[in-house]
Amino acid sequence: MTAHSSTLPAATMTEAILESISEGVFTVDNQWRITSFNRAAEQITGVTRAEALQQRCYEVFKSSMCEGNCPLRATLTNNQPIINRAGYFINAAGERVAVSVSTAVLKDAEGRVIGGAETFRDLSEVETLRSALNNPAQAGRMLSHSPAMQPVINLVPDVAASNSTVLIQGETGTGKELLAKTIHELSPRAGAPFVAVNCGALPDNLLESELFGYKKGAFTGATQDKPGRFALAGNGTLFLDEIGEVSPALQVRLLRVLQEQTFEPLGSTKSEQCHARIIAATHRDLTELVAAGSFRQDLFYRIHVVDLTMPPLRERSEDIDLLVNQFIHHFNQQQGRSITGIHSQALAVLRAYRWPGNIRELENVIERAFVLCREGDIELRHLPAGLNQPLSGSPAASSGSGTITDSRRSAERQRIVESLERHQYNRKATADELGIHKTTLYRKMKALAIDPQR
Ligand SMILES: Nc1ncnc2c1ncn2[C@@H]1O[C@H](COP(=O)(O)OP(=O)(O)OP(=O)(O)O)[C@@H](O)[C@H]1O
Repeated sequence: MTAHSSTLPAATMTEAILESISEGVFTVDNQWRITSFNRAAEQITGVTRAEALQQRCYEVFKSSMCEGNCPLRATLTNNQPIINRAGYFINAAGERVAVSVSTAVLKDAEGRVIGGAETFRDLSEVETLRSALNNPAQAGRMLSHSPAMQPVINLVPDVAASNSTVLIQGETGTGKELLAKTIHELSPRAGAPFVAVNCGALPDNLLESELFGYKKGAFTGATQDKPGRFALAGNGTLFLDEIGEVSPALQVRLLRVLQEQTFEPLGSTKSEQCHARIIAATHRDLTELVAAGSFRQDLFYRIHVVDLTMPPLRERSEDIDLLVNQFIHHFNQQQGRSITGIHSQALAVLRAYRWPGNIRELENVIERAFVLCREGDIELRHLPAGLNQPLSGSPAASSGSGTITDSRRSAERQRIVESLERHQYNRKATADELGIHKTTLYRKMKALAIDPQR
């Protein structure tokens, strides 16, 4: 230690130390308001000090630990520090960041508790490596490395073994129908048919005859008996997609089938037994439809016996590599091609995009790339140009959701690109200038789809 440093005031020295370390550090007062927030905390969270100060810590961190398992609360209650508790929070770009957290009590000169301090280490790199090394979790044809998919995958075997009606919720293209098929294929009904009906695609009267069938003469043009999907499903599974679109009149008929296990084809006076298992799906929030009076509460309870939610692709970005490889394999087989894989730059763009159309959109992007890429790896130039501007030009960015997040991402991306350019893309010099670790810079470049090889 030099003679100079020993003359610095203690507060300045503490501040200099806090600013220089790679762990995020923040302190809160007794009302959970943030009173200090160091430079590493800014870098790991993507939230600036000015934005964080005076906010409640749970508003800034949105952590897995904020609800019920808050280490700071435990420390302040028990007066005991916590060392290295694993968890995650959502950063300003909306990404999950795995962290290891330690906490301590803050006391004033008289020993009164005036708040708490928390330090946190970014574990994302470690987590990415770990999930890449681990085998994916699997349910039938569905594979996943993502923690967001674990609850679904864990439940599939029990759900498949039972006879209960299932409701699958999730955005469009997230794999609800594939999940329904998987449940069917793993169930004792696997030898019987899986029959799917899109309830949103047909007008009421057509949907009714499609579901229940009709007898000859039931209406003009009914020249012979036609079995409905309930009958065709037999002892198998009937998948009612877009159940939220069913009219109130048809909801009453569906409720009867579910309650009494019988139905009548149009023009028939005789009831038929329904043996099929029902799996319903919707991209709408059924509880909202119930509250608005457009979906019957009694029907909701009947179909909601088991409830599974498919996460959007942007919340399972750990699965992008896996899905891309599955699709490359699939299109190679289907088209008799031999595309070898995907270039890391192209993969980085896919990882950074927000995927409003979810897995279906990803599948389409790979199918399109197969048209443009004749051999070798899929490269950046084989992807749609729109994917490369996930920060301002994507439908997700312009849809009104997360625009603050997107502008933060955009600002951060610009800051990093400018610094990289100043240092001829030397990552060590760039990381030094930005005051972040080289691995953090690398992670950010990947997440923000910044080309590393320029
Ligand atoms: N885990 C997966 N692995 C491979 N392909 C998948 C996976 N999940 C979904 N897909 C593919 O993505 C596409 C969309 O899936 P699916 O039709 O099951 O979604 P969905 O949620 O039912 O969509 P919608 O709400 O529009 O009906 C399908 O082509 C499906 O094969």
